[in-house]
Amino acid sequence: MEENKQPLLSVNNLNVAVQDRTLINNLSFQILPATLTCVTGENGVGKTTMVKAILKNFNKNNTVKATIKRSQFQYVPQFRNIDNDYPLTVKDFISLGLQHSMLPWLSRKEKASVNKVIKMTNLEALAKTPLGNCSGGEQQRVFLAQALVSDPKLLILDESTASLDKEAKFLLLDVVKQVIKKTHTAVIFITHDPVLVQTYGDYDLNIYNHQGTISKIKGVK
Ligand SMILES: Nc1ncnc2c1ncn2[C@@H]1O[C@H](COP(=O)(O)OP(=O)(O)OP(=O)(O)O)[C@@H](O)[C@H]1O
Repeated sequence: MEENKQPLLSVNNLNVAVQDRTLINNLSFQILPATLTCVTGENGVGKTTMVKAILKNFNKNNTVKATIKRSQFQYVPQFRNIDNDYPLTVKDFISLGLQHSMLPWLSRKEKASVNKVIKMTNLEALAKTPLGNCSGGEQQRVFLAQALVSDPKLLILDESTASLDKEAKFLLLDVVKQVIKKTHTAVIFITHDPVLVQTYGDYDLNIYNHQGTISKIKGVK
């Protein structure tokens, strides 16, 4: 890891278990700003449960130490049930991600944040479209945009590309890389797709046999 950057997140000897079953033993790793860390491993090894354990232990003890506040940490879940009749427009749905809104309407600053994120995620043409009318790939970009509107410093994407075709996967990850470049947000991306890991990842945190090993992706400086 580059020594001149302070980690945003340090995980130290984290043990992950469900009920009486150990999933991961003594996991330690760090996340630097402006990096994309892929979390890989077979179905059921505990990737999602690990992320939940990080959220649960966030700055509560030495196991998960962060230099950011919990509110600067966003999680985009694997599944959301959006049916075809879902009435909110893309823009309204993204606005739900604003954290400090006290009024029933948006302030000028909040409107500017929403518009900035819509631009960053290439959703301008869809802003007034009901979310239920968007394709799966477009909806994933909207979920990403909703998480970004609160200006997170650390973002977790839980298999956001799982149901997308090749083109939509690359489109989404291109947007994620642009966001990282512009905002220096760190991204943890849970994925089963080795091509995406090699194309976009900076680090691979591989979970295997209850152990986690983090390595730099080849070719990344
Ligand atoms: N609340 C729970 N109670 C009991 N078992 C659970 C619970 N949550 C998860 N598990 C089990 O823990 C294991 C790890 O689940 P998890 O979803 O973390 O795996 P994963 O690596 O993210 O899998 P996938 O790649 O398939 O999404 C699975 O066997 C799952 O059934």
